[in-house]
Amino acid sequence: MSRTERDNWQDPDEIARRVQDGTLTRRNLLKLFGVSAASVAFTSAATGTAGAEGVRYDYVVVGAGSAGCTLAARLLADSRASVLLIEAGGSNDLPEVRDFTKAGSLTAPGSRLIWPFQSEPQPALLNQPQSFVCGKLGGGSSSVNGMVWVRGNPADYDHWAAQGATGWNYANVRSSLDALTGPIKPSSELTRRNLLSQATVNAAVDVGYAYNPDYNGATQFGVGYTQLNVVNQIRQDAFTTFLTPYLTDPRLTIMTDAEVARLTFDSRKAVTGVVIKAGDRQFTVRAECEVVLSTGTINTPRLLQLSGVGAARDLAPLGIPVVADLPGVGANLHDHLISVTLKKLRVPEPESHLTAMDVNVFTGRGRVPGTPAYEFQVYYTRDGYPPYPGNSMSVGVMNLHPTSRGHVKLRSADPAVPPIIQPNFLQTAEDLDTQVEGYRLAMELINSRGLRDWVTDEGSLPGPGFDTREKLIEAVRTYSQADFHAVGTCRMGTDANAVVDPQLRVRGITGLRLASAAIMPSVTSGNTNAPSMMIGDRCGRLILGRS
Ligand SMILES: Cc1cc2nc3c(=O)[nH]c(=O)nc-3n(C[C@H](O)[C@H](O)[C@H](O)COP(=O)(O)OP(=O)(O)OC[C@H]3O[C@@H](n4cnc5c(N)ncnc54)[C@H](O)[C@@H]3O)c2cc1C
Repeated sequence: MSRTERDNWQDPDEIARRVQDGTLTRRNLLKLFGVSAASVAFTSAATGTAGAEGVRYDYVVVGAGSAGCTLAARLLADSRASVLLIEAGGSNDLPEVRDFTKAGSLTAPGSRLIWPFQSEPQPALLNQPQSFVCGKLGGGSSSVNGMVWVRGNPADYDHWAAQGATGWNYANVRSSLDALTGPIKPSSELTRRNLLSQATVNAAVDVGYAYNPDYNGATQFGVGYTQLNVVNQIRQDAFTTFLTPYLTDPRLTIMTDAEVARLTFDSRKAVTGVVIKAGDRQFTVRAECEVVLSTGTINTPRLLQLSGVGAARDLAPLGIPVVADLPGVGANLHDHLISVTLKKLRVPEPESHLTAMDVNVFTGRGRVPGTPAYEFQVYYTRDGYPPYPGNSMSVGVMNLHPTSRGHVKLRSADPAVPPIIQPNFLQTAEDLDTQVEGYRLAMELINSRGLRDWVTDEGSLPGPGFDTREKLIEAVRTYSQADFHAVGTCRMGTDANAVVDPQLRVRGITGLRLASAAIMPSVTSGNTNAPSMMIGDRCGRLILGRS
């Protein structure tokens, strides 16, 4: 590497651009500076290449996922602070993470890139447990997700504020949402290329949905090509997108393969440390200013409960000493349920058809005034996965505003035992009615005239005769899955069951904030990656007093 070439790489924006467009991998970036990954930002705690033990950091952020990465980036950008970012998983600098077409394989059973969480069997879904997997690597779930980019409806955030999340209405969160797109470049360039996608959009317009070229723009309603956070066919995960400019900044230390087992507190309920388990080592690090948990919807209540912060009535029987009796920890779990109708394609799609989630429809009157009731995700499946055959197209429908609420609770005081995840899907009559009505609309679209030349009834799911309410309920119970948009288990608000206040500070504890999908009072109208990234960025601004 010549001196001049190296000088060209002193511009963080240029580095970020080159990593994002795939012309520079992170490993090569570090080589460029003549250093190994372990000696710059990364500390692989498991192999003990370097110790953060004994070193003090201004901020300790636990979890390098969607929110943790935007939070760390905001703290580094807007202050002189030092940040330790602790991640239970390993690096995301992997070809299968970068290649956006490999998303499906990343969450397959046995993958080392996920927390393989499963819910309790769901009585409303033929007693099937549901997948609640989430990413366990740099970038968290943004490194394994489907990359569908949806900001949410402005009315969702106004609704948060109305529920007690003062200062989180759309006017307040907008600057953090806008700040994401700049580094992230959501685009429908790939999805609009495919003839099947074009036929689907036309069919939806024929059915009566207005064409909407940008559901993240002036209005969310209508049918449009799915926007993906993919550039040059490379995933734009939170780690690569937001932290690349800081990888050689000495103020940032990233500790991978390091799971925080619990937090420690003094007698005045101030956080004193973060106990880290890495391989067979266990050690504690401290923050000069604050600790923030960005550990996501399942692991955040779990970690708090393991540390004695949760409902005293649940912790006491497990022998966990109670630090703060916060009954809201782990409550309010909810997720979108996606109900799928499918048809086999008459002719296989050409290899040039690269995308899966091609078309989105937002429609209906949501129970939050101003929001849609439903999101349809229309996707093409080249390879089958039970019970869905390959070479098919599906219309999946989500009720965007479910009313059923569940919980995350410890099964045991042993941190190695997975928690109880009880989402209570379709527990309310309203949720069942809304889902069934959405399913009827999804079937109307997949059976519509505009798709007849593309699909065949042979092998369709559900089969023929599913036209009565009873049969539609049967189909919903059979062909629905959790859609990986779990939120709400450490709800923000001001009432007795809120876990964090609108500044994201854990109530009754000093020096501890939460920033992840766990703090959402209610799920937004769409996929949850962008809203989670927004929460991280806004948390950084709140900490620095710049909101
Ligand atoms: C398979 C899948 C597909 C999805 N598809 C989409 C999509 O297409 N579009 C969309 O918008 N959203 C999608 N989502 C949802 C979206 O990705 C998540 O809502 C969002 O990433 C959540 O961000 P988060 O910061 O709350 O948590 P995460 O991104 O999950 O980050 C949490 C991080 O904390 C780490 N961690 C947890 N516990 C500990 C601990 N004790 N110690 C150290 N580290 C810890 C985890 O390893 C992880 O890296 C999908 C999610 C999944 C799982």
